[in-house]
Amino acid sequence: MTKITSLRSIDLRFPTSLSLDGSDAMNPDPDYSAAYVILGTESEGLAGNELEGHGLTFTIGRGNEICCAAINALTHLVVGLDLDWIAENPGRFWRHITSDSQLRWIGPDKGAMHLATGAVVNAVWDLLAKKAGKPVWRLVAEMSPEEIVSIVDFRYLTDALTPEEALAILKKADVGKQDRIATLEREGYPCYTTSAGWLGYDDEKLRRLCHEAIDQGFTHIKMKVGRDLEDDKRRLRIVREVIGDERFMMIDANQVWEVNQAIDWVKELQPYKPFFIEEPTSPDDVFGHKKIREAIAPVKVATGEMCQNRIVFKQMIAGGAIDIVQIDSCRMGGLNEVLAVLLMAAKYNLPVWPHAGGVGLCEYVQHLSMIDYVAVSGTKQGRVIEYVDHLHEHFIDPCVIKDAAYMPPTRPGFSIEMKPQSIKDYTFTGA
Ligand SMILES: C[C@H](O)[C@@H](O)CC(=O)C(=O)O
Ligand SMILES: [Mg+2]
Repeated sequence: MTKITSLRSIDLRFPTSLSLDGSDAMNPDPDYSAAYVILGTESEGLAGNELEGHGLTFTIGRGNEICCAAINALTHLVVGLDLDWIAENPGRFWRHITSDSQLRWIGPDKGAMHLATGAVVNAVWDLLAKKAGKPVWRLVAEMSPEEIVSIVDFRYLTDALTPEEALAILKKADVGKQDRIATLEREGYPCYTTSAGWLGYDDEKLRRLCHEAIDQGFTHIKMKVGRDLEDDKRRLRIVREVIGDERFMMIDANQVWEVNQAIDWVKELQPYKPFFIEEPTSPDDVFGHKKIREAIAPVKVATGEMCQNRIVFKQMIAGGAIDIVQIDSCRMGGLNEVLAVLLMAAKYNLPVWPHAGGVGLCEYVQHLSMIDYVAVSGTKQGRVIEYVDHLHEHFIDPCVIKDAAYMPPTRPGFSIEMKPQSIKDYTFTGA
């Protein structure tokens, strides 16, 4: 028996705004930050060698302390739980942690409480995987279809996806799993880069980074847009000059536009052949996304990094509002809720391209796409994971990119544990 005996949150902030890494039209000066959580455990017969579960949720600086407070508020729901009880029915655990009747009032399923849920739930998955001696992707991907269904809480989803439909999707994908694991180990999972495209970078740096991206084998590059139309045209022209017509360029407006403005702006950028526009408007505006999508085809619409929960995703996916599903690992309530979205995307035949622009997000999302490939959609076709080349040096098990593909993690856990020295150096003191 392994019991969770403690929960500790830590406010970590990295000064990325100094170099404008991560900058976009809505967020010009992000300091990539993590509301970090460590779960302590005690196991029979393991005194002095207890497992720790690590997790984080991502913010861009101010407000990180609010997420830490929200993580602390979950203590009574987590401390005292037995890992076997969680593993027996992970969906029951998820319902338990999201159903505190008083905390729910300041959600439900949204805002700082839900970000905190993501951190804690993923820390529990880190523990489960460490206990099983497997990386999270392999732990979940190798489960039976019935076990995977038990991870999801289907509350508010059954009009679009029932447990029976989910089981059928998983049973179909159960065939050929071992071959896909072997493929993953050989080839990895392809990724695209956003590292060249931050809005704060000047033209010379943009050009140089696009050249470097091509040299590294990237075939997809994402650019930030939306601050100034003439700037966008000039920057996209540079990118097309460097990457040619055969590679993909995607654009991301980070929610700055009105719906009609998004349609007009994207049409102006259409000569540069963007593959998709990401977050053209408010992440809550399902009808707005649908209207944009219908108006700008063949340019596709992508969203999800600020989609607050599976219920909004349900509307985006089942309502025909988006072409590409951009799950985030810790904006929703962690792996359990992400799995619900992977299953809905599979049912409605939409590709999942996870969001990873942040600290630790690349480390997290590689596991999610690998689960999707091996156990849910069964394909990597037409899908790439985002990659940003920042802050990986702080992780004990950083993601490994080879020929523009994420190589599958082999170390037990969720790859999210940070080095003790980094935790010490970047703990925010308020100064
Ligand atoms: C503030 C973040 O860097 C954001 O720009 C990331 C993002 O939108 C993405 O990676 O996509
Ligand atoms: Mg984005």
